[in-house]
Amino acid sequence: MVKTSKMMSPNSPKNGLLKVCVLGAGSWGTALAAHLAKVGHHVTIWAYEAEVAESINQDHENTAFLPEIELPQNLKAKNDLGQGLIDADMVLMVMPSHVYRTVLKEAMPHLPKEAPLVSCAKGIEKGTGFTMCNLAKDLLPGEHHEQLCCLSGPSFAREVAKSVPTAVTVAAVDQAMAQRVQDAFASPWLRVYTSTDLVGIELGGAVKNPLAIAAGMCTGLNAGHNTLAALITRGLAEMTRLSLAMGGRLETLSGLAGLGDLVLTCTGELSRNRTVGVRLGKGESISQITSSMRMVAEGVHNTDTVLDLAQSLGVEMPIVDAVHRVIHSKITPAKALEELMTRDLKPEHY
Ligand SMILES: NC(=O)c1ccc[n+]([C@@H]2O[C@H](COP(=O)([O-])OP(=O)(O)OC[C@H]3O[C@@H](n4cnc5c(N)ncnc54)[C@H](O)[C@@H]3O)[C@@H](O)[C@H]2O)c1
Ligand SMILES: O=P(O)(O)OC[C@H](O)CO
Repeated sequence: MVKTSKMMSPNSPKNGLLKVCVLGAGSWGTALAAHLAKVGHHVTIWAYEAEVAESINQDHENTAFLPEIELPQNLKAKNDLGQGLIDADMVLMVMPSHVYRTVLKEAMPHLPKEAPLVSCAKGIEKGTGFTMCNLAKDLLPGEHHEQLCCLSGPSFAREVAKSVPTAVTVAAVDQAMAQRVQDAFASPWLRVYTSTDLVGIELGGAVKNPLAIAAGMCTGLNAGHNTLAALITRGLAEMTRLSLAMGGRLETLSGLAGLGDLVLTCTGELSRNRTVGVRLGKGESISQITSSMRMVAEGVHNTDTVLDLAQSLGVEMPIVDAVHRVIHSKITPAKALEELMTRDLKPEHY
């Protein structure tokens, strides 16, 4: 049973309790909002769907996106985007990448100055190739740019909502800004590290999505543990190549937001992306799969956006390319695996 009382600890917020606004009441926004409310912050969550706001306020449950988790009584939901943002000390942006720009544009006039603006989504924008923080930089006036942070790492929403011990990383160009977010989130069940490699942290979270689909396909095809270990390792090499080309740091990708999230989503049954891959591997079509899901598997769209970005930078990503061709029904999962196994032989490097 999830405890809903305020819990203070040696790791409780050093800078006091904050007024927090969470944009997006999908499973991740709801889990993060519940976590912050349990820590003791005053949290308002904005839900796109009126019935989701109602379900959180009346039943203390998000039946649409995080069912069967009791939410803290002090978590308040709104369906009006401006309301929760007024005077917020910290804003979380937890919209899926395909609606991120639209929602942020609507929120823009209400955004607080100086408060951390924490991006928690994992994707690349279609058409621009922007990470979510670069999208925000493109949209928001310069005065907001130093407020931008990214929180990422191996973190299934359902487990965070159940206070399962979890570790994540928060990145900002300014270390002090990242530390403010670290202090606000830290608890005995959520350990938060900081980083100043914003692009590396964002790239890890975005690229693991198509790789988790690939891992799921291997499982759906009944390939073995050897195959999965090879996929994770060579997937990490692809992720590292792209991140370095974007200016990310090598060590970031062996951390929580790189290898950590890759291992979680390539092996964990709670991963939506991996589930899409398993079903593809078992022979279902992508339209059959997506039409049966209300939640978003970012990899379905982000396979194309990650590949476009890689191609624009001249970075080779054979696994992501194979997933792209399966999603677009150009090859079968079995053929994709065969092609990856019979590529030109070469030395091992990233
Ligand atoms: N769920 C997780 O475990 C988890 C963990 C870490 C990061 N993330 C990332 O968080 C982001 C949000 O994903 P999620 O899992 O919370 O979402 P979700 O799949 O649980 O829910 C979909 C969300 O999209 C919103 N939505 C749908 N259409 C919309 C529209 N037209 N305008 C505005 N909002 C709309 C819904 O209201 C809902 O909040 C993604 O980038 C995801 O990769 C998710
Ligand atoms: O369910 P997935 O595949 O979107 O993964 C959720 C989180 O990103 C895991 O860290």
